[in-house]
Amino acid sequence: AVLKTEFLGQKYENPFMNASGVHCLTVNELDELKRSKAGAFITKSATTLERAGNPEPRYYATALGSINSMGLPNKGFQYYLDYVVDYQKNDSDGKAPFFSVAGMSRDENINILKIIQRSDFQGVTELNLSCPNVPGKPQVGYDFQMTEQILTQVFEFFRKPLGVKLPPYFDFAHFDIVANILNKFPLAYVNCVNSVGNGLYVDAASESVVIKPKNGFGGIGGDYIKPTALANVRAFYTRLNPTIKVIGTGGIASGQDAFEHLLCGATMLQVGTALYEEGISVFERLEKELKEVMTQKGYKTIEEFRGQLRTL
Ligand SMILES: O=C(O)c1[nH]c(=O)[nH]c(=O)c1Cl
Repeated sequence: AVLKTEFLGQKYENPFMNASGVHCLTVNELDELKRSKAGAFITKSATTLERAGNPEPRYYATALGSINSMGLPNKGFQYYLDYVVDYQKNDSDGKAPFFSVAGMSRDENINILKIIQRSDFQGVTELNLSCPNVPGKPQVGYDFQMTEQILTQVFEFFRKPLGVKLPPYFDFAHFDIVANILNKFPLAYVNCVNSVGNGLYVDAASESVVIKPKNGFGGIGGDYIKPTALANVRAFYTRLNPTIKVIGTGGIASGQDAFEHLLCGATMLQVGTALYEEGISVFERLEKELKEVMTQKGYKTIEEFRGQLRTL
């Protein structure tokens, strides 16, 4: 079995990459991803200026996943723009990291995207519409009008490949409304899903929350959210124009999890909690396990089964 994957005209060895925010804050972490078995990689969502993020502890892992309220810590978008443009100059393998943008306002998003449009960066940009952890900032992805307004403004000037990172939706009416909006735009992809926002993990022994920001509320990732992630991948895969691809994120910790996301229609697969907990070697394990699953089922390539989820 081979995992080779074509995405936005680029050929990758495999569909695996990090989820933005995990193992991608610094040049060192990005270089480790570049040297790893990951097929592709993406930068931490960037704001105009460097941000320290929320007070710690702001991440906690359990047997079933994780809770985080990082608060958009990042080195500022110029740091990441320098990295991706430098990557393009030196490693002309066409596999520059995807560039994640998470402005704190519509104007900030527009300003950053204008600079990216004017820059030498020729790779893929991911507009994060779903950060759940900045106090006082609602997730754009849950404001349907705002989402449509931002995309309308962006596509007046942005001509490079653009994807959007979406929050999870939980209602068929919302799948329909959001898909109808997204189908109006020449999007390269949607990335489903970001963490399930504002969950609460309670430690019964200490009778306490486990992260400091927002009285313990934070985005939930890992095994907890796989059914939600698969539902969003499938819902948008079946609703969007086939020109808009789907990246699957959420609960991928094994080859089987990866297979399930591909079966629902995903093309690239992003790994968050499992990468945070296991480190960079997770990509080697996931590739081995996905190949095993495919071999057991008699599949040679991913194209043979992508999106072919059966119903009863
Ligand atoms: O707190 C964060 O930095 C964060 N955490 C998440 O789980 N998703 C996001 O998009 C962001 Cl931006």
